[in-house]
Amino acid sequence: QVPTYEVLAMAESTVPTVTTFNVNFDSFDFAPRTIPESGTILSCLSMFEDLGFSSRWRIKTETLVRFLMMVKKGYRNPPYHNWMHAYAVTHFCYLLIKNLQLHNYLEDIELLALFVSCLCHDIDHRGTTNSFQVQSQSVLAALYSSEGSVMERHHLAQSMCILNTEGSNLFENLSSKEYQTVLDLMRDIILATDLAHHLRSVKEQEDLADSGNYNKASIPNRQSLLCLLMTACDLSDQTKNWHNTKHIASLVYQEFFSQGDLEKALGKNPLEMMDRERACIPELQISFLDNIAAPVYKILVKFFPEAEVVARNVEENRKHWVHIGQLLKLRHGNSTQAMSVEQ
Ligand SMILES: Cc1nc2ccc(C(=O)N[C@]34C[C@H]5C[C@H](C[C@H](C5)C3)C4)cc2n2c(-c3ccccc3Cl)nnc12
Ligand SMILES: [Mg+2]
Ligand SMILES: [Zn+2]
Repeated sequence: QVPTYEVLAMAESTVPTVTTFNVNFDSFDFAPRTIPESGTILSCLSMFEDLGFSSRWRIKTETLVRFLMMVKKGYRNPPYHNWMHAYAVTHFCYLLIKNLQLHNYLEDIELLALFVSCLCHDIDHRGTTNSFQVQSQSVLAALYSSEGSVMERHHLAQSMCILNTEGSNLFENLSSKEYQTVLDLMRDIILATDLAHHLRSVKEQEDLADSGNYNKASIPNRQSLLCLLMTACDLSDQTKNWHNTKHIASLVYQEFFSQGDLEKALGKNPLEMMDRERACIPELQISFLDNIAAPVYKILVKFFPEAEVVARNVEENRKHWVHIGQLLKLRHGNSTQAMSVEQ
């Protein structure tokens, strides 16, 4: 049956407020995946409204609804890289804008570009990595492998198609200069979601945070911060409670192991993290947190001390993985057999 808030919205023909969904909706501790998929489009509508984007950029509600439905439909249904991932990433961006006074660091149009990029950043993902595109000589690799970031270039291309479709162009009322700017920003931001790109840029982001010399007038400073914030959104499932984090790990490794199975079938040797025979999830997750996720939130907190809670949650989740790793060692000796994630 149609959830109450949809009936409510139709009756009042208004967009429900964000707190219609949950009083904690704008708290860093809120887990967006608790919103049912049936309520996510309305929830995105209310976030646009609440952030003042609809009025600031004169976005018609019907255009916004069409855009959101096209984007949601543009996602496939692999275990992890599906619409609910995009929704969770977008919700974290909403939290950043609501809680960190980002307008003191970034231009309004950059906040719009970041938020829309979160919605679109993984569109049409097939649940396989960039290296798998190249290995399997996929159509996407043929199109984009010479420039790298194969999947990210595809996500960008799909997003541009939706924006170029009559009736779903979110930016139809922007000036031509603003229009060009927001598309250029979406390109930089979506390409920045390639973790290999992130690993090449994170040192610069850390130096900028450590220098204390962030300058809103500096375009390179703003670009660096935008890329950090996008990665922080993309990995934000790691900043929620353990139940959420554990569930996400099982989704990510379902994807990874399916790719590993495909690679074996193609006669290739998968990375250990893709190989269900060799992977030890707790170990792999501890190194993912140590080498990739935790540093992102530590740098975020250097820029915005009020975001301290998210970095603490990542540390908390690391402790759970250490505990699970010890349990597995006790129970199964030191065998490196792939283990299901303990409940
Ligand atoms: C929980 C969790 N674990 C994850 C474990 C590992 C990796 C991962 O790509 N590792 C690397 C490790 C080296 C250097 C680069 C390129 C490749 C070789 C592969 C990165 C990602 C993980 N990840 C993501 C995620 C974020 C952005 C894109 C894709 C994904 Cl899957 N979102 N959540 C998770
Ligand atoms: Mg991606
Ligand atoms: Zn993503």
